[in-house]
Amino acid sequence: MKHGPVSKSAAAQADLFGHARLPGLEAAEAFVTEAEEAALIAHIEHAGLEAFKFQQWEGKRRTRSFGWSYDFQTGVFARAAPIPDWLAPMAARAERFAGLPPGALAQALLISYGPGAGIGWHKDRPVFEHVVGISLGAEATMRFRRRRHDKFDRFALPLAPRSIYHLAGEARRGWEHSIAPIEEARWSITFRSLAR
Ligand SMILES: O=C(O)CCC(=O)C(=O)O
Ligand SMILES: [Fe+2]
Repeated sequence: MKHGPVSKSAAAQADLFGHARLPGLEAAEAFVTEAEEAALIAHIEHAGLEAFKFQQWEGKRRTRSFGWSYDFQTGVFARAAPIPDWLAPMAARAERFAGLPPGALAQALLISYGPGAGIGWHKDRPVFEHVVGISLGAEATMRFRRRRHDKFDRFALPLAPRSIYHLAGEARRGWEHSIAPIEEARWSITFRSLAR
């Protein structure tokens, strides 16, 4: 259901309960149990993550892609090792959450954020379409912004541990997002479908 804008310039809308929301963004808490969270973190830590590199700069986060990978150094988009058995049931569950057909989420990106790590302002690469992310470990905030003349519209989504979000449409194509650095360890699993 659509409601009027919170303010004239803000694209964030209010839902029935007055909570702000962004068109194209859906989120839910308690998507995985605490036991599943612990098992997923253990798998991620044994999945052969490598420090994320971009030009001369090395991020404080470690990553690994399955299904497809996008190399930020070379801009090459290529097939990667298939989504492993421990992760496949989560991909299927994420597809059901996002209302996507089985197999649509062809890419999985694992991220381990060390102390002081975050992720800067970006839009996900255009080769991808739907973005479905699961948060594990410390709570973080996903910030959204969209340039509006000489200022930004802004929106904040709390990423509770074990929660899931789905980014599509306007929230995915029209807005940038980032995660402010946090001191405690956090892990994420981001599934993406391929753009046509
Ligand atoms: O860690 C997350 O939950 C989000 C990561 C992200 O925005 C990305 O990899 O594009
Ligand atoms: Fe992203």
